[in-house]
Amino acid sequence: MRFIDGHTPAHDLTYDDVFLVPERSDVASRFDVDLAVADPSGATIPIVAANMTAVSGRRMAETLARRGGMAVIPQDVDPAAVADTVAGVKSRHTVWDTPVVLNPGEAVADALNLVSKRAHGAVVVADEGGRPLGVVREADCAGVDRFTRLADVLVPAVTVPVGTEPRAVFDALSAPGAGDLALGIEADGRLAGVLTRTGALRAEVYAPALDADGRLRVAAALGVNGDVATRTKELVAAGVDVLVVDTAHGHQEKTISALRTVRAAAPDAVVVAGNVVTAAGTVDLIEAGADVVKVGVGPGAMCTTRMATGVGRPQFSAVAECAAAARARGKHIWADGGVRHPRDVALALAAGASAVMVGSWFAGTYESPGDLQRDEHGAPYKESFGMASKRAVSARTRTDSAFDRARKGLFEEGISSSRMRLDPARPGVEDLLDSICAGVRSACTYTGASTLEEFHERAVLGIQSASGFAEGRPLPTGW
Ligand SMILES: NC(=O)C1=CN([C@@H]2O[C@H](COP(=O)(O)OP(=O)(O)OC[C@H]3O[C@@H](n4cnc5c(N)ncnc54)[C@H](OP(=O)(O)O)[C@@H]3O)[C@@H](O)[C@H]2O)C=CC1
Ligand SMILES: Nc1nc2c(ncn2[C@@H]2O[C@H](COP(=O)(O)O)[C@@H](O)[C@H]2O)c(=O)[nH]1
Ligand SMILES: [K+]
Repeated sequence: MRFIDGHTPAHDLTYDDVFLVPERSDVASRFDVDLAVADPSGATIPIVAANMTAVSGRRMAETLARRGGMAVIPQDVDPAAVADTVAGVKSRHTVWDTPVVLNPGEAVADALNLVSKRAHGAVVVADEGGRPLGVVREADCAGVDRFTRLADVLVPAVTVPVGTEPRAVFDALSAPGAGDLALGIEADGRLAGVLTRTGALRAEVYAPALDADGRLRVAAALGVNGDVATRTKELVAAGVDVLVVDTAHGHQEKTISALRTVRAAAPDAVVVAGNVVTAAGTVDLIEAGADVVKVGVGPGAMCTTRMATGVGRPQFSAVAECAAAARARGKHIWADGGVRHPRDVALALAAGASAVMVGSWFAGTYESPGDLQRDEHGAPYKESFGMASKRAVSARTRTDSAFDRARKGLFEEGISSSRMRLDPARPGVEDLLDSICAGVRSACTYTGASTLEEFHERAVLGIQSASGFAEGRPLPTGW
């Protein structure tokens, strides 16, 4: 990565401050770009969902891993629940999606309560043996009494053997009157999963992030306090693929010593640690055992650290400096926080990150753990909150004494309640992945790169004014 002549940064920069310059390219197609990730996380696209309670749960983890990304289960989840989540993710089919399944005796009200848990907009009705009888969508319930049994409203759906190639499923769903959901059936007639037409397309375009046994991958975070060695062993025993040592201030003795403990307790694990924003912090975490360093202090959408303390660093410069330090040692960094557009992901990768963490943006999707809510205009949203907010801190310290909780409560550095709207055009996290991956593939071809490593090597950046950034924004309503 370099800046165009004359564009030498006089101060630190964030994503909005920079742009990529198009270069002569011999990459003929955006599909010729390989998005493989250089770090040892096992991800096949450079996207990780942040370790935030409002973002990463079981549903987010399975959905992202099926497309090659990964979710990090937050440190606040108790070990038994982490083990349960990991087992759940690893039991999921790597191609077919997991539907909500109800029995024919349940009511329309039950289906309507649960249908928004899935981007595919339907529940499957199955008999007691797990054999599907049909599907129910919101539209099928219009004008129907809420106590009506699902047996009376279900509609048939296309069924295919679960071994059917996704491309053939796509074709089956393209036939007139086929509906928009195919049910994959095991040899004994039980339901294995569902695929939409878009899901079938995605199954051909993305490669799932799989462990050595061919199961979906998942990461989990742990804090720096308490019995770090035991927690590390519990996470490894639960089958967690990537450990994330998580604290606001990664460049402190406590984090370094916790990281050494993690490394000693799990010598072969892939370990990520943070957060830092300097080369010195990156080097110290690498020397203490990190494979990947998490970079970002203060850019997060739920984060009040910079306002509360003045501490942090504009994220583009933080990523560029830390990535250079990590790369010089054969290690990697994840750019964590402040990503709101596909361009931010492209710029973080150009700056040298091996993957990019996304938090609040993914909170506003069907797959985040929160319940779907509607604002005063009926627009769907989910609640998001910071992991250093009063809400998260009081949940994390619930077993401490009242005095200790009150003392800890003095150091809030996050928003407790914010609304993340579901984008009507991209309400599911896979819709966001599609737009991010398309943006990154396209950025690579504009730069003449066919891999993310080449992208970083070839990227030429310029610095822009606020009006330069504004010029790049679409103006859907004219001016
Ligand atoms: N990326 C970012 O910009 C930020 C992220 N976060 C997120 O919030 C969550 C909570 O993190 P965290 O606050 O580290 O909580 P934790 O309670 O998990 O751990 C922090 C530990 O470090 C000590 N510490 C020393 N200095 C600091 C400092 N300046 N800020 C925070 N802790 C400090 C704390 O002691 P004591 O409490 O006694 O001071 C505590 O023992 C994490 O998920 C973290 O990633 C939070 C803030 C910024
Ligand atoms: N200072 C705080 N930072 C926080 C808090 N909760 C999360 N975070 C950080 O933000 C990123 C995600 O950023 P986003 O812009 O994609 O939402 C996350 O990974 C943390 O590093 C918080 O309460 N305070
Ligand atoms: K912020």
